[in-house]
Amino acid sequence: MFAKARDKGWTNPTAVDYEQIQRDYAASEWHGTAARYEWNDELGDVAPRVPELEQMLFGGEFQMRKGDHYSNLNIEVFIDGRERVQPVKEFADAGLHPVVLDNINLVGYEKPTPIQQYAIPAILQGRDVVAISQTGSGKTAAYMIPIISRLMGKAKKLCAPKPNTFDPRYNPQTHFTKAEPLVVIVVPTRELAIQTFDEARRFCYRSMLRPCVSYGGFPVKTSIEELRKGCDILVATPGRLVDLMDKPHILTMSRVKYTVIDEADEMLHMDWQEELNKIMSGGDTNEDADHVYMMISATFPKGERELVRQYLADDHVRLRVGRAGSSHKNIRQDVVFCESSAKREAVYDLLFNLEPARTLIFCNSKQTVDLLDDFLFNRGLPTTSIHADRGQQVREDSLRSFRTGKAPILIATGVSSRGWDIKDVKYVINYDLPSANYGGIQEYIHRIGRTARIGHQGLAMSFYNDRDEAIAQDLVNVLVECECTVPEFLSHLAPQDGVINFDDDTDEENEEENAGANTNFTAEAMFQPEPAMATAGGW
Ligand SMILES: Nc1ncnc2c1ncn2[C@@H]1O[C@H](COP(=O)(O)OP(=O)(O)OP(=O)(O)O)[C@@H](O)[C@H]1O
Repeated sequence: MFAKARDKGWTNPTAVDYEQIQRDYAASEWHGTAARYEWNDELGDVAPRVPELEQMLFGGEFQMRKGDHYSNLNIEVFIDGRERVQPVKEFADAGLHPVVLDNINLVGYEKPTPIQQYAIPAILQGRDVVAISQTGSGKTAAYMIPIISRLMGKAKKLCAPKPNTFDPRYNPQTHFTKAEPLVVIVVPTRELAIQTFDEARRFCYRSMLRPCVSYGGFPVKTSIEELRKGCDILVATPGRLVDLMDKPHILTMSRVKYTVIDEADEMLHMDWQEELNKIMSGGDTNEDADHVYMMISATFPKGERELVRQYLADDHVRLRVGRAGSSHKNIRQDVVFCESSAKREAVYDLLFNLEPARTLIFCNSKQTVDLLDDFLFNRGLPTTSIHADRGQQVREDSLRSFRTGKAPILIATGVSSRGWDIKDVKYVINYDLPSANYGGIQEYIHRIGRTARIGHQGLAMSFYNDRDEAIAQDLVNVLVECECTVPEFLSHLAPQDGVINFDDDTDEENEEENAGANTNFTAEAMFQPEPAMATAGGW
């Protein structure tokens, strides 16, 4: 059985001792302690390069590069707001700080993606923004580039003093400060916090801005040690952030100029309401008019979109690429009928029918993840797995094994996967389709969006059976919208006239909004360029 997997081209499975990993994990291995550009007070305005760090931040072979199929993606951008936003077609024309432009070059971005073409100028104008765009379309850089650029020129004036770690007399026991971030980025999962922190490390390279990350599972002591060296940009999960906000000697929010809520529809969910309220206006949060708020996601059900208004300024800009919650044509979506009892053998066969490549398999329960991991591993396949019951060290280790290709098959519960940006994920398999009560079609869109990112192509295969009826209509709508084949057993749900009825279409929302809006603004004035739709060029 092992030989069969080798003959097919799968690498050898590597046994993992979870307890050992937890015991042996050194403080230096926590991703939150990863190297970042450290500012030396002796420096003038132009900070020197640090080749080893540059290699570490930008030279990684596992860093994603734009694929060849970007033109298949939706480039219609809908803008809704009181003032005009002129898109930027080139990074060089956006008025960005020269060091940010250098960093964009180092990271290998040639042109802004559609959402970036509009979000960058809107954020540079200092507006509150809601940005909705498909998975893998560069939303992180869309907010990070303009924020960092705006702060970089004024960093000496705005940043809180921090200890000079280059001073030979520097002693972390006696030289420390409290964290006074200018930017707070809130993300719902630990792994996404780490990934967003990496992006911040890249764009803050050669600047005075020092990024930090804090998330559940990252030891509080180690996290505080990092914060005490100074923190201008804080990436955090909501629970950990709220805990830190209760420790004013560690963290103050009084300087915050930008609060970004990534995966905002998830964060606007009832489960997070207490945390979100506190983050948006609790503690000593800076409530001056210069505090800008942003909400970002690929999916944004109508109910959550309406809640946005509670938190953002009346004149906020709404940017949307395509339909909120849509997927795109670079993902081939297949749905096959499979009874629950046949799934294990079916997934095993599938892994032999596909060319070996990074594959993500989603299950709905931790127990199914564990059982499937054992089953495939014992048949010689290089699997690893991740779910919420695993210690944080084990979670980081599994994801690293998957990212580096040591274990190219990752089995996961869906909830943790939002936002993961992993190079060369070719296949996503929904061993279980998301249940309608737990994320439903939004969760489906996020799961399949782990493949075919930024102009690459990929395959999403889903096992369907009678238990999945609740999601069937939404699933068929997405298949039709993305021009994928609707399987025979679901064909009765396909629209006869080809017109799909998405019941949370944004245009309806606009009508309501316009009806209740300040009469100074006509419907036309709220949409630009006329008629409400612009086309982002150059991709
Ligand atoms: N202008 C660009 N050119 C090339 N690559 C880019 C560009 N902007 C972003 N990327 C890369 O595209 C990948 C996807 O970006 P990102 O993770 O921000 O997507 P996203 O829209 O937030 O997706 P999701 O909704 O799944 O979180 C990243 O690897 C990022 O580095």
